[in-house]
Amino acid sequence: MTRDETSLLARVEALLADPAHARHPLHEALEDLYRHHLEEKERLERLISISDTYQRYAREDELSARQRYDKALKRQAKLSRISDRYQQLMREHNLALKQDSTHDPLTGLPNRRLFGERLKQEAKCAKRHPQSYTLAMLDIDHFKRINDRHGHDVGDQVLVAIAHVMRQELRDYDLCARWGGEEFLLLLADTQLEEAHAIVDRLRQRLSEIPITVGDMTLSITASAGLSEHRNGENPLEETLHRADQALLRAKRSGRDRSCVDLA
Ligand SMILES: Nc1nc2c(ncn2[C@@H]2O[C@H](COP(=O)(O)OP(=O)(O)OP(=O)(O)O)[C@@H](O)[C@H]2O)c(=O)[nH]1
Repeated sequence: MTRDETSLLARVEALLADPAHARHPLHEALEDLYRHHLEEKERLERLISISDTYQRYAREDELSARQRYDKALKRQAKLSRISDRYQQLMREHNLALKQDSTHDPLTGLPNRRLFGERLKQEAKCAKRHPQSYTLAMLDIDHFKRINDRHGHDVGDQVLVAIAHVMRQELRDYDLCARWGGEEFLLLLADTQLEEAHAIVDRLRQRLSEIPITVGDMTLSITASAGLSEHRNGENPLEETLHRADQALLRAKRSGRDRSCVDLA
């Protein structure tokens, strides 16, 4: 309320309270006007108060809505990070599972399953571009003696060293799998028997040069191998492999440390 208004109201109140003006013809009308003014003033103050309260709540609501929004954003970002990490873990887990299911844990070489898959691919390719490949079954000679004389751990180390040499010596498009204990199966892609024979003999030579140190002794190993070239229409995992096995048997029977080819 301004000072003018306050003093005007004070003057009116004084006039109305003065008994000398009680019977004045304007007394009643002035009194009505005075009360009406007071009521209007009160109503206006109430409205202002309601409006202030409303604005305060609106500001608070806006603030808390913004805080809720920020909080939700942060939670969303956190969930995205967790989800990304989870997906990354799943990818790593799946890769590890795939690696475990297709590779030998000791040597890291492909296992039978991967070899079988690769042979199927080879068969598909052969339909489009007929080409020859050779299978070679390679077996370490008298491996049991190494285990018996020097222990299983030394045997394991020899297997790991053999796998290392295989990886070094073979071409990228060949495949060497650990087929069993000390048996390895080689797929020599796009290679006929004669060439494969030379490759396998070079590989056997490298294997015999692996220095195996046990205490102050140095041992060496030899290997025998049997080879067969895949024939058109032949089931590789049954017929071709069987012929390679037979050739390996001949290599073992005729004194080991050699390779035999299947010519049947
Ligand atoms: N250290 C080790 N030895 C293994 C593993 N798998 C198989 N062996 C051993 O390999 C040996 C294979 O022995 P045999 O099948 O008699 O063959 P070999 O002594 O190599 O004789 P030939 O093949 O006839 O020359 C066994 O003593 C098995 O215990 C392995 O993962 N680690």
